[in-house]
Amino acid sequence: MKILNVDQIRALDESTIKHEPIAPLNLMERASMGFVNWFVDHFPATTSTKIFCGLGNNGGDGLAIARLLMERDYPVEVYVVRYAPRESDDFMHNHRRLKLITEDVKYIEYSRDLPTLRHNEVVIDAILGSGLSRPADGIVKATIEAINRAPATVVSVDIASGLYVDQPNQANDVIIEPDHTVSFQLPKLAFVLPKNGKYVGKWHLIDIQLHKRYIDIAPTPYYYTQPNEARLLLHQRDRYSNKGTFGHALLLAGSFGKIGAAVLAARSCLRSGVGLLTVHVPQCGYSIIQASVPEAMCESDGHQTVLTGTSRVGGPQPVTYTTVGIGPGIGKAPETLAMLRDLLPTITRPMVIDADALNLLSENRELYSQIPQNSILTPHPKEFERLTKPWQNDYEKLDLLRDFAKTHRVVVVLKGAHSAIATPTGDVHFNSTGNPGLSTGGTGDVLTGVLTALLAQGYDSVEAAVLGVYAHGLAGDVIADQRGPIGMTASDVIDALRWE
Ligand SMILES: NC(=O)C1=CN([C@@H]2O[C@H](COP(=O)(O)OP(=O)(O)OC[C@H]3O[C@@H](n4cnc5c(N)ncnc54)[C@H](O)[C@@H]3O)[C@@H](O)[C@H]2O)[C@@H](O)CC1
Ligand SMILES: Nc1ncnc2c1ncn2[C@@H]1O[C@H](COP(=O)(O)OP(=O)(O)O)[C@@H](O)[C@H]1O
Ligand SMILES: [K+]
Repeated sequence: MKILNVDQIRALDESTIKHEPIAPLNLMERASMGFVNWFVDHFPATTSTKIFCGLGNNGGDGLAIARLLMERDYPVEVYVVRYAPRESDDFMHNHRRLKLITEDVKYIEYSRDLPTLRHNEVVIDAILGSGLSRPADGIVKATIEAINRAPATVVSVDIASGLYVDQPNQANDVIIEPDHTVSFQLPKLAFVLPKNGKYVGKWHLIDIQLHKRYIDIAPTPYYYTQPNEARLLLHQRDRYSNKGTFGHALLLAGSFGKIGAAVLAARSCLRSGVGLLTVHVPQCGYSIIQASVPEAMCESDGHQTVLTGTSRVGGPQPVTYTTVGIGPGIGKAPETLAMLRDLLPTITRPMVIDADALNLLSENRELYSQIPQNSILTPHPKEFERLTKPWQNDYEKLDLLRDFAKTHRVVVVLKGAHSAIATPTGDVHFNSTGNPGLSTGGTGDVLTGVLTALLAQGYDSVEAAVLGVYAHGLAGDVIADQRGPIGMTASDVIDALRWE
């Protein structure tokens, strides 16, 4: 699913109006009806509801929503925040329609006009939408602050008032902090950026049948992975396949005290369909791997506690493997760096690079040019900062991410809520699955195993990253549904992986 910028969103509305065709007012009615259908599914008709409307089309939505909820007998109070002398045409039209069914529309010009908000009420925020062009100030700012202070449940229409759709806010901007954002048709970039979490809440999309052809041809680097899109990436297995069909992966993982990382990556690699797996670990990990992952072959490093790349059989020969995954639990010993140095030039196919392998790269940036093209790098934000440089805000981080992927022709999975997968062509796919239960040690190692398995099976790197990250998050969601997110372990995630 595409994520469009604010100008494209406006053009999409206009394209819908022109091509469907539909009158702007009827499109607003459709959007408001969609919102109301969502609202009645979530809040009973006894819910005391206060709707705050601005003077633009977001406010117009708010007035239409007020009328539609009143028709359904919700106890609704309407407040218009009068911050400017002029209203939009569709606001005025909906204002007239609302006045036909109630005289009781209140106006907020000064702070003293603000109502008291209680915990058992719902506030609908329709003050400012995608037309935001400057920080909220004056009475708009006072209203937003009052809503944020209140114990009421807050639902924003389209986007929280004060939040920009696709550009950074300043640190002191005043922005609604909603429990829910109910938006239209497509996600907005602001919704998937971690620092905006409290300005978005849970977000929901309402299909208002905007012009499909416009969406199909609109250029954008930003995508949001939908379940059907992820499922389409899945390779079907040939009935006459054998284990050779699904590749032979080599995992280089573990060091003394962190052999668990190798175990997790190995298990998830097997659970993700690899044909054959060899795990190369320091000597201290040999028996552990053999006993805990019997399906994998194990190769013992020449060193007792860290990876050096040497072994009794001459060390790992990456050329003989379909794919190499490196990083979980390896530490940053000088011998391990030397191994990485030797290894990179010998690998010709895309590999997976994670954790301390990334940290070693960031401390030895001359190695960047040795990373095999189309490899998948899986940094969390701190690792990504080490690979690049600090950023001021999520938008700057996104630019760094796209630049890095393009410059080094790699796929970068920047992990976190809505993990961002940047491709060598500069596109970014935001993941839609996962939950805070995954914020626990070892889940990143599991992801490395998953991605290594997919590359071994012949998935293209971008497809492997999009599908693997989606499936990993979905496994977390399945567990959270069954027993809640707290206490989830990385091993649980491996068990919950499903490829169907
Ligand atoms: N165009 C359409 O066909 C549709 C639009 N919809 C709604 O329309 C909204 C966009 O409407 P608008 O473009 O009128 O935008 P807004 O409703 O966000 O209002 C923009 C107006 O507020 C002013 N403004 C911007 N920042 C301000 C600030 N900080 N303080 C005070 N005033 C400020 C602008 O100068 C402009 O006059 C969407 O968010 C959505 O809710 C929906 O009804 C769906 C259909
Ligand atoms: N709040 C969250 N929502 C969704 N996914 C999350 C969240 N927190 C962490 N994750 C996922 O969990 C994994 C954590 O990986 P990482 O930080 O490398 O942990 P570790 O190094 O302990 O294995 C990543 O895939 C990340 O996207
Ligand atoms: K709003």
